[in-house]
Amino acid sequence: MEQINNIEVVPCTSSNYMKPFRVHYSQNGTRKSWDFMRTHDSVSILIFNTSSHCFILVKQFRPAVYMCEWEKHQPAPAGEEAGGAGDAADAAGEEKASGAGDVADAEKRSRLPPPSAGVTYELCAGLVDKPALSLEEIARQEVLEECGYDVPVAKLRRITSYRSGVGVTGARQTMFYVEVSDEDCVGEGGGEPQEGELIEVVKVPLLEAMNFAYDENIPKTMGVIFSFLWFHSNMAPKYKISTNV
Ligand SMILES: Nc1ncnc2c1ncn2[C@@H]1O[C@H](COP(=O)(O)OP(=O)(O)O[C@H]2O[C@H](CO)[C@@H](O)[C@H](O)[C@H]2O)[C@@H](O)[C@H]1O
Ligand SMILES: [Mg+2]
Repeated sequence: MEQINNIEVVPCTSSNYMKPFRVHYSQNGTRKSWDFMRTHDSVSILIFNTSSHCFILVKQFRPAVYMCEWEKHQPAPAGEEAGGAGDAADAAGEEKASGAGDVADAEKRSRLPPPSAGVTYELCAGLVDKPALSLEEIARQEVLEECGYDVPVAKLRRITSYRSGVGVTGARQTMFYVEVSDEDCVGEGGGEPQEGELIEVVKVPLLEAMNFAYDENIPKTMGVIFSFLWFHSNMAPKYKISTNV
């Protein structure tokens, strides 16, 4: 599906997506500190297609996930920190001709995990980075851009909101549910190419959803698992689904 190479890891000195800080504070008289990251809040949407009785998910390459696997593939030379930027440059060098020959090239390539190691199944989701729009409006846009379904804002039902990462970011994610039909499908989705998004739309049949949720060989977010369970306790009766959850 993907081809990933030329990896280069550099320090992140400024970003539109996150800013690291350290806060010093006193808790019950004890002086403490904590490192945290400012990031955007987000929305995610559980989409159920009532024509085909399938959930509509997205599948995409996530660099942060890939890099966790990549670090595991790197040798840890004595005295050097494993997974440092130097190793990244080495791995990235695979396309430059290496005088040392094919053996060295092959060894470097073998240090790269397969691209599939960074691909995850997720709910359709997006960052809350447009102050003029409501959460529902942002969710509606993501459903259209990523999955190709045009639905009115009024059809979005808020499920709940929660903190998506309490250790480092503390950002809030708000989850919605929307029912779509094949008639609402106006495009292929796939994300905004200008933003570099490369998203595959995936259908998970309702009857396979619980096996999908608990299959650890299928890399996925917590949002997928939680929302499938939510559907089973709140929506399944409406669709007369008997489940063995
Ligand atoms: N760290 C980063 N570095 C570089 N470019 C970046 C970036 N983060 C976003 N971008 C850019 O911004 C675009 C916007 O993406 P979305 O608004 O769809 O959010 P995303 O789905 O990545 O995160 C949503 O889905 C994931 C998975 O559920 C949640 O973790 C998250 O909170 C939620 O907003 C990306 O395609 C990319 O171009
Ligand atoms: Mg997204």
